[in-house]
Amino acid sequence: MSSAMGHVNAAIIEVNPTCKESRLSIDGDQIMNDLTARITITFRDICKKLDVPAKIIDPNSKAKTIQQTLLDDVSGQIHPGEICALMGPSGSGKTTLLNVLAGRKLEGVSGTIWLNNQVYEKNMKRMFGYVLQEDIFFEELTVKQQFTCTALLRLPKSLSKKDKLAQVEHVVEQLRLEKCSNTPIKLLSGGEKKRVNIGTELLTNPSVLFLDEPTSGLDSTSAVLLISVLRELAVKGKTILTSIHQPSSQIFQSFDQLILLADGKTIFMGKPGNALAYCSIVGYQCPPQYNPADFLMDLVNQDMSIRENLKEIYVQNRYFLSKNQSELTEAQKCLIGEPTENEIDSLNGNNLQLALQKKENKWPIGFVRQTMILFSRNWLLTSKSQFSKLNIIQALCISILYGLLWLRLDFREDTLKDRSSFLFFMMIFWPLEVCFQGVLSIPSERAVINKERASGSFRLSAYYVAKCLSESPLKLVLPTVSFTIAYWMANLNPYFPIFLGILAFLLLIVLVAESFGVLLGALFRSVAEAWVTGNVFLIGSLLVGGYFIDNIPSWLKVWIKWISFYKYTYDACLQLLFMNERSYQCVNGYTIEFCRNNTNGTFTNHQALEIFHVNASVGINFLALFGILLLFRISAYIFLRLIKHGDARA
Ligand SMILES: Nc1ncnc2c1ncn2[C@@H]1O[C@H](COP(=O)(O)OP(=O)(O)OP(=O)(O)O)[C@@H](O)[C@H]1O
Repeated sequence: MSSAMGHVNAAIIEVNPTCKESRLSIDGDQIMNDLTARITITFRDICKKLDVPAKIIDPNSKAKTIQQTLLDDVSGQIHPGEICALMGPSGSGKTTLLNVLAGRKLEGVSGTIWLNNQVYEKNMKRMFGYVLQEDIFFEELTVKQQFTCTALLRLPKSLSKKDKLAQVEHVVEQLRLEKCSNTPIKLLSGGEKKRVNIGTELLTNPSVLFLDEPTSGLDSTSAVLLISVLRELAVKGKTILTSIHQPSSQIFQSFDQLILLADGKTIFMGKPGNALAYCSIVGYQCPPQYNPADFLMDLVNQDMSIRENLKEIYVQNRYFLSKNQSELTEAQKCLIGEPTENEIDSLNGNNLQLALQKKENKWPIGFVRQTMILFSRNWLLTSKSQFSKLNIIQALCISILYGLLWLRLDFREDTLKDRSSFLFFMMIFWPLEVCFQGVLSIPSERAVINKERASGSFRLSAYYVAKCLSESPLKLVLPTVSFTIAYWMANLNPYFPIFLGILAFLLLIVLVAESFGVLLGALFRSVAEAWVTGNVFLIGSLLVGGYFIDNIPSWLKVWIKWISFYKYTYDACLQLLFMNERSYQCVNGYTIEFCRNNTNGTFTNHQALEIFHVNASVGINFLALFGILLLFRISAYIFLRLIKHGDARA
C-alpha cells in the first residue's frame, strides 16, 4: 500500500510547472464537453421558512419557536451565457436564495426548480459549482497542488490522470493564475485567492456557477478582472448567478440580469440598465451622476415604507409574459416577467438527461482512490506542520534535558525510583503534545472538509481513513527520536530488545493520546470545551497512573483500569525494564528490604520489580491499550459522522 500511496503523493507534489502547453486528449475533451450541458434554471414560488428558537428573536417571548420567512415567493429564470446578479441589503436573502438554487440547506424550502425542462433532483448537483464567500483552503498548499488534488478527486474516473492534469493547466490559464501557480495559497492576494476559489469549482467544468459575493474585499481593479473572467465563462455557455454588494457602475452595467431582493422578496427583476427607469416610473428618481447600484441600495436601505411600496408594486407587475407588448404597463416594460409553466415546457430543447442514471455512481472515483489522494494531501500538510524548525528544536531540547537530568544511571538501589520516574515523565510530554494536536486537528480542517464534501468530493470515511493512516506515523517520528536520545543518555537498560519494547509502548500511548484528542475534536464544537474535557481526563488518568499514589481508595481502584491508559503503559514499561537478568547494587536498604541488613550485597531484577506492585502481564497491557486505541478511533468516526458542526444556520 505504501508504494501506491507514494505514487499518488508524487502525482500531487510533482505538478510540472513547465507543462503549460498540455492539452486534454480528444477523448478527454469529449468527456469534459459532455459534462457541460447548457442549462437554464427556472425557479417558481421559492419560499424558505424556518422555526427559530423564540428567545433568539425576542428574549421575553413565551413561545418556544417563531417562524421566520427567509424567502417569500421568489421566482425567476437564468439563462446559459448570462450573468445574473443578486443584490439587496444585508440579510435580504441573497445567500439563502443561492443556497436553495444550488441544492444546499433545503430545510423548510418549498417551490419548484427546473434545470431546462427537468424538475431538479438532488443528484443534478454535480452540474453546479458553488463559490463560497469565504476563501476556504488548506493554505499551505500551492495553487497547483490545490487544483490537482481537487481534479483528481472530482473529475470522473473515465478521464486519465494526464487529462486531469491538463484540465488543471487549462483552469490555471483560464483564471490567469500562471504567475502564482506554484505559490502557497496563504501568500496570494485577495483577488488571486478568489480566483483560486473559482478555479477549484471550475475544474469539473460545471454548467452552472453560483458565487456568493465574489468581489467583496477586492479593490476595484481586481473586481473588474474577476467579473471579466466570469464574462468569459458565460460566453462559453455557463449559467452564472452571483450575489454582489454595491458594485461599481461599470460592473453593474455588465450584468445581463439583476434580481433585487428586500426582506426575502423580489422587488425588481430585469436588465440592470432598466432598473433606474423602473424606479423612476414607480416614483423614485435617481439623482444625476449617481452610481445606479448605490442608488438602489440606498433606496431599499432607507425606509421600511419604501421597501414595502416596492414589494407591492412588483407583485402587481410580475406576471406578463403571456401578454402582448401593447398591453404592458410602463413598469412591466422594464422588468423581466416571471416564468409560468408554459415557459418551462418550451425551454431549452436540449433533451440531455441531467439526472444521474441508476447505474451511475454518486462519487466520481472509488473509495480507495479517494483515500489515496487524501492520504497524499494530508501527508504533505502534516509533514509541513510536524517537522517545522520549532518542533525539531523543541524535541531536541526536551530529549537532551531529560537525558542530562537522568544521565548515566548506575544499576543501584537508589536509582530504582529514578528509572521509574524517567519512564513516567517520558509518558507525559509527548502524549500531551500529540493529544493537543489531535484536539485541534478536526476543528482546524472542518471548514475545508465541509466545503469539499458539500460539493460531493469524497466520502467521510475516505477522509477519516486517510487522516488516520497519514497523520499517525508522522506524529511518531519526533517522539521516537526524542525518546531514543534520552533513553540512551540515561542508560536505562542497555539490552536492545528491551529498549524496543519500551519504545513500542511509549509510541502506543502517543497514538492513544492522539486518538483521544481526535475524538474530542470530533465531539465538541468548541476547541476550549474539548480541551477542558481533555485536561480533566488526562490529568485524572495521569494521577492514577501508578506513579504518584500507591494507596488509592479501593472504590476508585476498581475504575482505574477502565480510565487510565497511563496505568497500562507504565505497568508494561516497568515490567519490560526489569525483564532481563541483571543484578543491582544495594545501597542503604531504604527501597529494597533485602538490602536492609546487606548494604554491600546485590539484588535481582525480580526483587527490583516487586517494589512497583505491577500486576497484569505485558501482553494484557498491550491488548488493553490497543483496545482503547480502537475504541477512541471508532468513536471519533461515529461522532464525526453523526454530529454536524458545520454552519449553524440551516
Ligand atoms: N438558519 C437560520 N436561522 C434563522 N435565520 C436565518 C438562518 N439563515 C439565515 N437566516 C436569516 O435570514 C436572513 C437572510 O440571510 P442571508 O444570509 O441569505 O442574507 P444575505 O442577503 O446574504 O446577507 P449578507 O449580504 O449580509 O450576506 C437573515 O436575516 C439571516 O439572519
